[in-house]
Amino acid sequence: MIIAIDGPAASGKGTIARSLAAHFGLPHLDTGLLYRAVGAKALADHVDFEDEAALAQLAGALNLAALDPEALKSGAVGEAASRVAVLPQVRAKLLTLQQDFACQPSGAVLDGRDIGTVIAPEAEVKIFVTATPEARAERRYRELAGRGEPVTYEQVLADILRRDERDSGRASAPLIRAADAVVLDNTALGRDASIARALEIVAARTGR
Ligand SMILES: Nc1ncnc2c1ncn2[C@@H]1O[C@H](COP(=O)(O)OP(=O)(O)OP(=O)(O)O)[C@@H](O)[C@H]1O
Ligand SMILES: Nc1ccn([C@@H]2O[C@H](COP(=O)(O)O)[C@@H](O)[C@H]2O)c(=O)n1
Repeated sequence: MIIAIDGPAASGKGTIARSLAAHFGLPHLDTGLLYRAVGAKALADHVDFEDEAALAQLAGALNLAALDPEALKSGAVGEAASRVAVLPQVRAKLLTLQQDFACQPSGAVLDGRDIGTVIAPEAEVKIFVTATPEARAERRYRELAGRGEPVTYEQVLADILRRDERDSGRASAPLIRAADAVVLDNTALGRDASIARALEIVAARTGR
């Protein structure tokens, strides 16, 4: 079984994806980490964000096993990720890796922006997770502030709105709900209720 989970920044995709993966005993890939790793490397190496070929080279050299999620969670890296994610050559370099992960015999859970539309259009279950920008900003603000980042709620909301516009407006694999995805709006749902709703969606689609 392939479960594809897409949605905008800080909607709770990863929280749901990790929980479904544990529940069904499936491997999980947070595909945002791939773009974050490219963005972080570009920042560290002072690569010009207009230099698509150089950024694609970084994407091609990515080692999935060496990713350190904790080191990639900052707001600055998230912003860099969304800038490199606009570039078709970068996306092309990361395509096979994600498709191979989705197609392993065990099945898999992937979360990102284009899983149900581009990476695994054949997925049995597609969930589009969303919440208002204000609810998402509040969640991300708490997360970043909890990690000691000196941010304000207003800055995080502005970042979320900019990311939404860039991710949805780009020409290459934009953030968009797949026609056969079920929308899960968790604005008014806590973590547990959001996960419970996702489990209901899987059950309705697959009987599992
Ligand atoms: N339903 C919920 N209610 C409140 N907080 C939530 C809910 N779901 C997740 N969170 C919290 O919101 C933050 C963002 O969640 P998560 O990382 O799962 O989102 P995401 O969509 O994967 O984010 P991104 O892909 O942009 O990094 C986390 O701190 C998480 O604990
Ligand atoms: N399938 C994906 C996943 C992510 N992106 C881009 O990466 C940025 C960071 O992702 P997070 O999920 O960690 O917030 C995101 O803003 C997207 O621009 C993508 O394009 N496709």
